Amino acid sequence: MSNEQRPVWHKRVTEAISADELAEREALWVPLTEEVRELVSTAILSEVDEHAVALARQHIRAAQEILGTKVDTGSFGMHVNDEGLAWNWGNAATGQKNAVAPPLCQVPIADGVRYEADFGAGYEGPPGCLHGGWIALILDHASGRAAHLEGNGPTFTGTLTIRYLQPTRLGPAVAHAWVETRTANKFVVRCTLSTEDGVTAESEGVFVLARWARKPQED
Ligand SMILES: CCCCCCCCCCCC(=O)SCCNC(=O)CCNC(=O)[C@H](O)C(C)(C)COP(=O)(O)OP(=O)(O)OC[C@H]1O[C@@H](n2cnc3c(N)ncnc32)[C@H](O)[C@@H]1OP(=O)(O)O
Repeated sequence: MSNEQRPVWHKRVTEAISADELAEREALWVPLTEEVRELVSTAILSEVDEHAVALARQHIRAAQEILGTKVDTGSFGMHVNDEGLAWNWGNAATGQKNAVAPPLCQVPIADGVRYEADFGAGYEGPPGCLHGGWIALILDHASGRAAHLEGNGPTFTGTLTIRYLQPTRLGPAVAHAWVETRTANKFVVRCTLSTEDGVTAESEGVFVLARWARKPQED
């Protein structure tokens, strides 16, 4: 695939970095992401007084200033090196540098894709339960990933139909997605989200291998 074929919005950054250096960089940033995520949760649940809130805000502004002395613009995009590694650490579902992303952890399985996560206070919708929008994101991402692995290229959600079966309580949850059928560039993917209460939501989605990523004979 050449740069000319990629749409203008597809930000791609090529970096001269080895796999070892990338692992070191990941080890540097992931703890920061986890701490920012924890900060969000603590801010929701904190009951400290106004002086403590003012002091915390000072520290947060100081941290922002330090991090802001050197920043990229726009979005993180897709970074690649010449060994074929690709990393999209800004991704809203799994990005290593994205504290907004739920802490989804991909677990290798033979049949499709499995993600595990422990959802805390920052993901609440109905009191004590996971917000339906986050449920949609998890089902979407896990399904997209399953299609991506099978299609060996970027697959986009065309249609996603979700059935919310019962409230998804905050706490540990597991998503399992698998490709049910594939026809040319189109994948029908099913996904379930489960907690200790059983399956709480399920989806069926049509995912399409992007036109600009298809080999000529696949179009
Ligand atoms: C390290 C990295 C890891 C990365 C791992 C990342 C996983 C991330 C997963 C997240 C997924 C997202 O959120 S993606 C973001 C949300 N989605 C989007 O923004 C998509 C916006 N829509 C589009 O870009 C487009 O409409 C597409 C790509 C969906 C389809 O356009 P197209 O490529 O021109 O499709 P086309 O050739 O005409 O059709 C191919 C086949 O798909 C069918 N089809 C076309 N559109 C749809 C549709 N909306 N719903 C159902 N089916 C459709 C057609 O009928 C046809 O079926 P037939 O005739 O062959 O039977």
